[in-house]
Amino acid sequence: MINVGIVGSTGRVGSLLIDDLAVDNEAKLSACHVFDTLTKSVPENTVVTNDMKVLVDTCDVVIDFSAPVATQSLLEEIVENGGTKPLVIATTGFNKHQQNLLLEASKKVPVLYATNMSLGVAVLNKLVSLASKALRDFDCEIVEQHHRYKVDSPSGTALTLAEHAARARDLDLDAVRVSGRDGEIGARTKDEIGVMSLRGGDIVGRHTVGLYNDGEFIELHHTATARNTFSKGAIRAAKWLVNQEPGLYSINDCLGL
Ligand SMILES: NC(=O)C1=CN([C@@H]2O[C@H](COP(=O)(O)OP(=O)(O)OC[C@H]3O[C@@H](n4cnc5c(N)ncnc54)[C@H](OP(=O)(O)O)[C@@H]3O)[C@@H](O)[C@H]2O)C=CC1
Ligand SMILES: O=C(O)C1=N[C@H](C(=O)O)C[C@H](O)C1
Repeated sequence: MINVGIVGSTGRVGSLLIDDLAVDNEAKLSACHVFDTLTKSVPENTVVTNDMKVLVDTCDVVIDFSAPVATQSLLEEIVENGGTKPLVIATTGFNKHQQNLLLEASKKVPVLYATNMSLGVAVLNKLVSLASKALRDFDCEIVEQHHRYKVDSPSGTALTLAEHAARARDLDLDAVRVSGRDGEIGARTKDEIGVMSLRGGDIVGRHTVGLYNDGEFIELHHTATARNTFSKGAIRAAKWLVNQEPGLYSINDCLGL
């Protein structure tokens, strides 16, 4: 049995992880990190702690669906305090410092970072690379839609999709990304990649990558209709990651894509 520790255990996805692990045959919950209290019931003997060191010490692998500052303290536990457990990181919205910490942690332990744990989005990333390159003259625009509670924008998934689109055209995403248009800003430039966000209701997650030209366009859509797509994907990733060497892995590595 693989013992899993959760960071973000009181959250929307974290609480689904608890449910999924309760019925899994190969992995079980061993520890939950909380900031305050955990109201959800967990198996007897589960360690519930606000101490990252205790969390890391009482599991075989950590799954993190939390907030950038919380992930930061998890990464610091590995980089600065010698924690040794593999990390599945699903949190989005990191700043440069947090991205660097993730890289540093991956030199010490196996780290799988994926802005989207679904199989569908893993394949969509591939399709976007292919389409963006083959349709080099088409305008690329990405729209993401999420529930009203999402705090980061654009979504991590949309940024990853945009990264694939840009890289396929040898472009630097930071130089060509446009997230928001308002006022008399002029016509669209050839290389720009639009990444726009919509927030409302209970939308689990929808991403559309459009490639538009005169006379034709393609739109590639992915819709997550159930949030446990992400928790189940993360558990699949954790089972794979415990057998890997230190390094930074993507969801595609885990899925063999
Ligand atoms: N890669 C993927 O496939 C997916 C990634 N995500 C990402 O996972 C993250 C969590 O999503 P979701 O479960 O919807 O979010 P929630 O807001 O429901 O949960 C966030 C969790 O993080 C905890 N938390 C950690 N640190 C802090 C802090 N400093 N301040 C406040 N809360 C903190 C919260 O604890 P407390 O309750 O005590 O405040 C809570 O348990 C997001 O970054 C989201 O984008 C989401 C879905 C899929
Ligand atoms: O916050 C969410 O809900 C989600 N976040 C991830 C992201 O930012 O891409 C993945 C998924 O779309 C749901």
